[in-house]
Amino acid sequence: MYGSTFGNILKISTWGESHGAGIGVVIDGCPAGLLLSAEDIQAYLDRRKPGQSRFTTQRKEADEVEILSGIFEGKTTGTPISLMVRNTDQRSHDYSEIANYYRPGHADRNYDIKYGFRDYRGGGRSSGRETIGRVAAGAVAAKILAELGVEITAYTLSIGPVTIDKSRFDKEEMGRNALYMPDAEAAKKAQAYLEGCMKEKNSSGGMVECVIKGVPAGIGEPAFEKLDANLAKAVFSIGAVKSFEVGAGIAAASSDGLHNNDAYRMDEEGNVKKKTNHSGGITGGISDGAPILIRAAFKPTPSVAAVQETVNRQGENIEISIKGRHDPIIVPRAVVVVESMAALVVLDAMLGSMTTRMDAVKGFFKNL
Ligand SMILES: Cc1cc2nc3c(=O)[nH]c(=O)nc-3n(C[C@H](O)[C@H](O)[C@H](O)COP(=O)(O)O)c2cc1C
Ligand SMILES: C=C(O[C@@H]1CC(C(=O)O)=C[C@@H](OP(=O)(O)O)[C@H]1O)C(=O)O
Repeated sequence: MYGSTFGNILKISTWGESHGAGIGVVIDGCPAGLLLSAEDIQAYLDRRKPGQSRFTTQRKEADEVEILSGIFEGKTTGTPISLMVRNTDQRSHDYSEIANYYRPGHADRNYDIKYGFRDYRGGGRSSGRETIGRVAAGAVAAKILAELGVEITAYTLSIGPVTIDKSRFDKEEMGRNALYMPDAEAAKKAQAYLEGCMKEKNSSGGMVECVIKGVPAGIGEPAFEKLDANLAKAVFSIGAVKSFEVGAGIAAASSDGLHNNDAYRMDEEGNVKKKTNHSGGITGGISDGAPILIRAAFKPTPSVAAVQETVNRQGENIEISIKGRHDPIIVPRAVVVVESMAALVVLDAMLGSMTTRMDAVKGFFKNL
């Protein structure tokens, strides 16, 4: 099985299963000399961990990070950084039935087809718990990006039929409600909607939006390393993501050239500015200096407790009611996962851009 490593210069390899001993990440390519503490990483993991509210899985995990390597006297040494979180509340017996049937919407059947057998305790490697490694690595990338003047903010854009009203956007509100929604009124409506889903032992989908500010123009490469293409792959690799958009996204398909183009104008200081940002800060795979705007749609959590039709490994039609502790909505916990994947892609692209021109390359060696 390959596919657990991501990135070009800053590479991450995530490892671990939902009901194994632990989950983690190895980060290769982090520059030496970055001040980095367990608290920096924990702050990100705490935004992702289960049990944060009644709208998340009730599995009780502290998700406490252990730093195994790569940091000495509070600073990165440049060697691989290995981070791990131990699993402590697996309750694998809830999954003994799942061993013999396939949950609709989950990866069970495809893992069996592909590998011949699977770790059926929880989602195994396909569990949302795999995202712990991404978030731990994302915290490191975000810390480097902050020193380069790049700020990334993700939030819940919608849950079921409830979408935030951007005119009421309040960043502080995200920390006040359980759904990471930057609009108090929308959060209230979304909570009521979720209560209804939960009463029916059902789940909801929703969308995450992410804004990346401070990325200089010129980041990203043509063809196969386009910045938007790499963001798409990064975000699509998160479990349950079913669509990715940049800028106007899907709406561009029903627009026309005159409205969709972002007109260039000179500002009073003699800089080129765009009147609009339908491109979402990226054209030709290269950043243009405007905020980068991406969105991801998450499907409703597949493991629901209501009765569903499926088949078992003996090829019989059966009806099931799934046990286990599942998220009634994935989106609020996925906000920081999207933010982390965006941080990893943007940092990797910025590090890659250091080789773009001779003067930059010569400047680097002159300063050594
Ligand atoms: C943060 C996070 C939490 C998740 N929580 C659950 C969950 O509690 N129950 C569940 O069945 N799926 C959950 N999922 C979704 C499944 O992992 C995912 O749907 C499954 O691996 C199948 O992959 P696909 O939906 O990308 O095709 C979660 C995903 C993420 C990213
Ligand atoms: C515990 C977490 O979420 C889990 C994500 C998940 C899944 O199938 O994705 C299924 C549930 O856990 P298990 O693997 O035990 O069935 C969730 O509780 C977590 O993300 O930390």
